[in-house]
Amino acid sequence: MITFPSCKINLGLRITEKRPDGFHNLQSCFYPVGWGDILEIIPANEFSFGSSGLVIPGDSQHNLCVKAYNLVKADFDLPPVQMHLHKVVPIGAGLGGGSADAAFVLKSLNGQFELGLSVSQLEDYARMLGSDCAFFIQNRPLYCLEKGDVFSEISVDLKGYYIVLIYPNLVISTAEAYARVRPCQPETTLFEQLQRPMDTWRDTVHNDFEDSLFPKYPVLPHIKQQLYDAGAVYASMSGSGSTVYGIFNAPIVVPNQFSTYRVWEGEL
Ligand SMILES: C[C@@](CO)(OP(=O)(O)O)[C@H](O)COP(=O)(O)OP(=O)(O)OC[C@H]1O[C@@H](n2ccc(N)nc2=O)[C@H](O)[C@@H]1O
Ligand SMILES: Nc1ncnc2c1ncn2[C@@H]1O[C@H](COP(=O)(O)OP(=O)(O)O)[C@@H](O)[C@H]1O
Repeated sequence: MITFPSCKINLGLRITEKRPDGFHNLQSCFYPVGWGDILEIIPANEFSFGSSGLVIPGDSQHNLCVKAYNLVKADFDLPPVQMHLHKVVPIGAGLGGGSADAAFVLKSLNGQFELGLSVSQLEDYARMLGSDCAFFIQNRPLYCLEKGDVFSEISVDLKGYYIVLIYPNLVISTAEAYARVRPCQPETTLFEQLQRPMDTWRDTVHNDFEDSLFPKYPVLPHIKQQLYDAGAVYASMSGSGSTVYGIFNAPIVVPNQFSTYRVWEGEL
């Protein structure tokens, strides 16, 4: 079976408090974007995992795809499979690409081997693999709370808008990004801010990671400004970076100054 694990952007990201378990509670809207990897899983005589495309740091036993398979195998009599991942989405980019791969492995195994797992059971497995992994089980716009793995409905529909993602070849560790943040409770919830028209978001919808990462990596605010200069209705860093995105009313000619970066553009 072949599937196409995609990625997400964060429409706003407020980090509200540090939890006793060391993680942080947050408010964010995760929104799916079509930039994706290619994942093939087929039955085989023995288990194997291979990858092509972008090089994934670490050995394959630590790949989230393998972890997802092993997690399910601990509870079900799964046959061996041959798994191949063609990696396209940049790594450590704030796009949740690795989490998407893991979630799609769970969904693919559930479908192929008729495990009968419900959406909520799949989300429980995904939560064990990473904070933003559970989102990719439903893979639709959701308002995310707590560690980013508790969901509620939000009516944000960006159909008809165009998005440009700029990855400036800069790997930012999620753990390091969280360690630099000072959590605080916002006066107005992100939920309320996102209900207002998109042309208000520039002044209201904020990614808290920008406060500590923009001074350290000046390329990031520079890209954000260039996206606004190119006509973006809203621009922001995604997650813990380093991808910066702009949302536009219509397709644009991506400015030349981004030619050394990895760029993806498409319809939302
Ligand atoms: C920041 C966000 C925002 O959407 O996305 P990315 O930028 O990574 O895509 C997510 O919270 C990333 O989720 P994910 O990448 O799954 O993180 P995990 O593997 O669970 O955790 C990596 C590390 O980040 C920190 N962490 C993560 C999530 C959270 N709510 N609080 C935290 O403090 C912890 O130090 C943890 O050890
Ligand atoms: N299949 C995978 N794809 C990407 N990264 C993976 C994968 N499996 C494990 N990882 C590890 O996860 C981390 C980055 O995860 P990723 O989801 O790409 O970043 P981010 O959460 O910033 O978008 C890296 O340390 C990487 O080695």
